[in-house]
Amino acid sequence: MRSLADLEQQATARLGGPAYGHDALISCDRLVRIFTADGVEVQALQGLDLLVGKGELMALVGASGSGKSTLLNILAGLDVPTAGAASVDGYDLLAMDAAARLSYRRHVVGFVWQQTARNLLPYLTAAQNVVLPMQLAGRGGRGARRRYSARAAELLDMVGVGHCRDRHPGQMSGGEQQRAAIAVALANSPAVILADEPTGELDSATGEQVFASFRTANEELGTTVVVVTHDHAVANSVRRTVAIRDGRTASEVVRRTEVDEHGQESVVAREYATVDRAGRLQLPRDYTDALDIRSRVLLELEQDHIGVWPDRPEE
Ligand SMILES: Nc1ncnc2c1ncn2[C@@H]1O[C@H](COP(=O)(O)OP(=O)(O)OP(=O)(O)O)[C@@H](O)[C@H]1O
Repeated sequence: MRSLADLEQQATARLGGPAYGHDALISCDRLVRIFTADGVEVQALQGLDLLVGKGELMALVGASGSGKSTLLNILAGLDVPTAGAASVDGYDLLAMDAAARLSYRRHVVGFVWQQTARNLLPYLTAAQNVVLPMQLAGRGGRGARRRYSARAAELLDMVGVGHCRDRHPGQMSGGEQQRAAIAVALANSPAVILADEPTGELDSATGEQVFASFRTANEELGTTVVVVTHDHAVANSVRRTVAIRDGRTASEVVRRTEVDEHGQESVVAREYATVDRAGRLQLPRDYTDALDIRSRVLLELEQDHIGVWPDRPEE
């Protein structure tokens, strides 16, 4: 059994280890975003830490106003944090100049928004919508047109809407439009796709089909996918769901498939509380309510766990 001295030694040794997030595709370190509107400050992100591995398909959930869209806009390169550090695929999101930001948005990230109309240009066909980002990225050269249109057809087929190739968005259902939007987001082979409530305007069956297209992109192309969602079906079908509360990551659910001795597969979900870089931990509200925990708790370091007790007056 390890002694407390051993544990302390281990903790000290860790201080000299690799930097936080060194092997993550997305790394947010104590991210802060403060908005000022009419002289009033809103702290949308209050020291948020998040790491996302290359090739992950994960969901972000949280109450309205908890900071999910603010985070996604920062990761999309559309907004800049007030403080902290954030990087995606080696790009430092606080230090990019205008040219780097444009290149980042064209080549590193793809987005899918909730409003179907925001994702596609109405006067272009689905295939033309997919070709557009490739043209804008401007690699061009001989045979580019044929190459672009072949890639557009391939991507539309992959997400299951090859039949909509020559249709305008107005001639497609909401689900078909969102799937075409995924093909548009994939056009320049981004490292990551960010999606803000992509199934929010769809019924549940259509939402499932759209989510299946994200999964296909993730599995077939290895694209990392981060989806902000209120949709329980989506949140429950990914390996990792991170919950944001009051501008910080609060907890996460990790799911893995287990096979029993009869070969029967089942998904086991475990919920973890996040410990941030400053050592802060948010206790779930139902736990603090159940034990009437208010301003402080008693802590005790044991060999393999930390005891947390409500602060009761001494008898
Ligand atoms: N441009 C802005 N100016 C001022 N305040 C803002 C701005 N954008 C967001 N906020 C505020 O920041 C906080 C976080 O907002 P955000 O949109 O990130 O939350 P959310 O978790 O995405 O919510 P929802 O699920 O409703 O979309 C909210 O209090 C919001 O009012």
